[in-house]
Amino acid sequence: MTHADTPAPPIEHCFEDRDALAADLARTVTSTLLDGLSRAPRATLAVSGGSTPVPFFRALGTGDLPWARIDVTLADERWVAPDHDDSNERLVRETLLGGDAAGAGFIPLKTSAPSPEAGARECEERLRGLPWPLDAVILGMGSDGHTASLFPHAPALATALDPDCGSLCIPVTPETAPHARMSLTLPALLNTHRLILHITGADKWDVYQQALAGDDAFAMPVRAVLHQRHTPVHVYWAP
Ligand SMILES: O=C1O[C@H](COP(=O)(O)O)[C@@H](O)[C@H](O)[C@H]1O
Repeated sequence: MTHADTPAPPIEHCFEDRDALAADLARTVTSTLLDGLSRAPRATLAVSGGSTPVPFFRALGTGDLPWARIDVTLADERWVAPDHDDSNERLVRETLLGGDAAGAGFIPLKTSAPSPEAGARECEERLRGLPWPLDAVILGMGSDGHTASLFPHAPALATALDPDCGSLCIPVTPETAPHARMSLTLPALLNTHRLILHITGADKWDVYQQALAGDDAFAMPVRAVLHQRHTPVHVYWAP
């Protein structure tokens, strides 16, 4: 790796507690979306699921934004019904979009097809209808080093991490987690004005340090986000 190829280190934002993180991240994303709206009629935000983003979703959803001009989509989705307990769509609708933000557009990554493979074309078309680059992408990270639904050693991973894969989304069947998934690919996740990795807890900080210290993205796919030169990545962490 030459000096010119060396990725910039992630920009770290550390907080005393999760509420302080959620409030600050909500302010940053609000300002990023307003910047987007100063350039274009609509702004787009891609968010992750799981447990980490809930306080952030509640903080952002009560923020002062013209929600009718904002579209929200997902970094990844589990292939379950939209009212299933494990649905990322359900989580976003009940938290982020549960109050003032109910007027936002929502672009789901789950279709009525029986599998992500069967639904991939429709998802791809939905995503191609968005204005790229997206304004902001908020990623989470699992304790196995997955991000979005890019799971360690998943058969689809080589394609998903290929900058030239030509797809915005890809079906993934994790070997180590429940549910088949639809995930944005790495080039789609990086195609944003603001890229944020949101993690909490001492265990996730250790996983993040482990990811920074190595370069095998097939073992820890979050490394593909952390060790790239395309888009600066901001890491938000609280204990
Ligand atoms: O399965 C998933 O896990 C990650 C991390 O979730 P967390 O519960 O540890 O916060 C999440 O970012 C992803 O969107 C989700 O589908």
